[in-house]
Amino acid sequence: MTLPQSYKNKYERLLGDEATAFFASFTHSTQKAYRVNPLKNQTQLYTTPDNGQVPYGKWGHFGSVSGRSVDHTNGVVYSQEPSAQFVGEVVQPQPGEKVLDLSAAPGGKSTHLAAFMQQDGLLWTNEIFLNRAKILNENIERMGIYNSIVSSQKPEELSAKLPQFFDKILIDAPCSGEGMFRKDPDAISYWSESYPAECAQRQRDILAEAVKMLKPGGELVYSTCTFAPEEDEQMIAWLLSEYPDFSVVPIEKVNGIADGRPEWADSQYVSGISDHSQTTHMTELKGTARLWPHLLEGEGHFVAKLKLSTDTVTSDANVTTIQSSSLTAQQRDLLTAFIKDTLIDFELAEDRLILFGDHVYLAPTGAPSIKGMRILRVGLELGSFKTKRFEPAHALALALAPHQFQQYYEMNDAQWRQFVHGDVLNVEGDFKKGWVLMTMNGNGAGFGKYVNGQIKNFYPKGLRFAIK
Ligand SMILES: C[S@@+](CC[C@H](N)C(=O)[O-])C[C@H]1O[C@@H](n2cnc3c(N)ncnc32)[C@H](O)[C@@H]1O
Repeated sequence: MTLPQSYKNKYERLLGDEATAFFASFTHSTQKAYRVNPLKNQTQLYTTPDNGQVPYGKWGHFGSVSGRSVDHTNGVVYSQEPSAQFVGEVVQPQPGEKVLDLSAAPGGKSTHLAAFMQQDGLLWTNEIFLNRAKILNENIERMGIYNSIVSSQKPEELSAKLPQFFDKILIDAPCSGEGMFRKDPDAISYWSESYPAECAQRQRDILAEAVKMLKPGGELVYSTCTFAPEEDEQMIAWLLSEYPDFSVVPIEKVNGIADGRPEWADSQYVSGISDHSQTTHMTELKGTARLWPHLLEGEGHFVAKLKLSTDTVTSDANVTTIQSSSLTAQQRDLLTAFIKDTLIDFELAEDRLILFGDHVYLAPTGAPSIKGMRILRVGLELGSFKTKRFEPAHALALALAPHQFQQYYEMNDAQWRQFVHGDVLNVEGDFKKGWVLMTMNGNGAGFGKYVNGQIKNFYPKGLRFAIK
């Protein structure tokens, strides 16, 4: 990999003796890792190798995930490089909180935050670009998360609707991606000396909207996957000067994670115009965290945690709660019959039922109004109303454990391959005609419908694949 000369000059100047080890790390191979999803009924891995624990957090393991494996398709694992796993650990949302992941696709951090929340509270996960938001939405579904609203909005559109609404906000900012050069060498082609400053302008715009959505006393976590001081320490210094009601919450450092560099908050020093930094006194910036590939097993990241004072002066923040939809009598009958015939211990909260066309969702508790927003998911998709029948959603199967459904069928390996390929399964057993939760390795994998010794396949057409 060839690094641009101006890039090398910059980090030689900033890192001094450490630069040799830093540049050498670009020649080392990347470490693949994943998180195990505690929201699933059964978290024993089927085939994914476990090459040891990632040193921070309880769910991270080294090893490579196959996108066509049982563990991946069942949402038992999420492939995420080790350093990126530290970000969710810093946010650590609690069950019951209202949490926003503002720039969330493809969903690595959101699915991690959901693991902490244990399906309790509201996880609002947003991605500005619709095509990327669709991937985020699929990942939320695959992981069986049902306390999440997935949207595709610009930050300013969200802040206009949700002032001072969230307890915690994560901004995993679009950045110059220097920390990903090793993993994705193509990213180098986007880099120029001025690129970090361009990214910083966009980051300030995003942060300015994010702060409007935080409750007094709330926490904001800002992260990037770049080493560029312009997007890291300088961004936090800017935030603190622009919004004095914020203070840095020091991040506890473990296993090679380094302090932030107060002196890098000085743009003149960073760009080489001045030999001495004017910002060495900003010692609170040491409380931010830098993950360097020459100091730990993982790619480059920067993380900062900030708290908004409880005394902050607030304007009127009037966010109305979501309005449930009125189902027709036929829809109500079909849904009630489905629940009674198939689900075990499931209480239908009618005040949280939301219709999108023929699709019915169960909104998370505490969800705000979503009127006028581009929403891809609001909580748990229960299913859709067809002419005179109800068809359960794939999302419901992925959120269910075998003991929560009247009829389930645990597939063997060959049957699972047939199932994800979309084939009809011939089965033996004492089944009633109707819906069957198809399970694999103890988790819901999709729905089937039993008729005369056969299970008709409802694995979504767009997700089907063949394994040779
Ligand atoms: C670093 S990535 C997020 C990765 C994600 N958090 C994860 O862990 O999977 C940054 C995201 O910000 C989005 N983005 C780009 N421009 C944006 C903007 N102006 N406002 C908000 N988000 C933006 C990108 O599309 C991208 O998905």
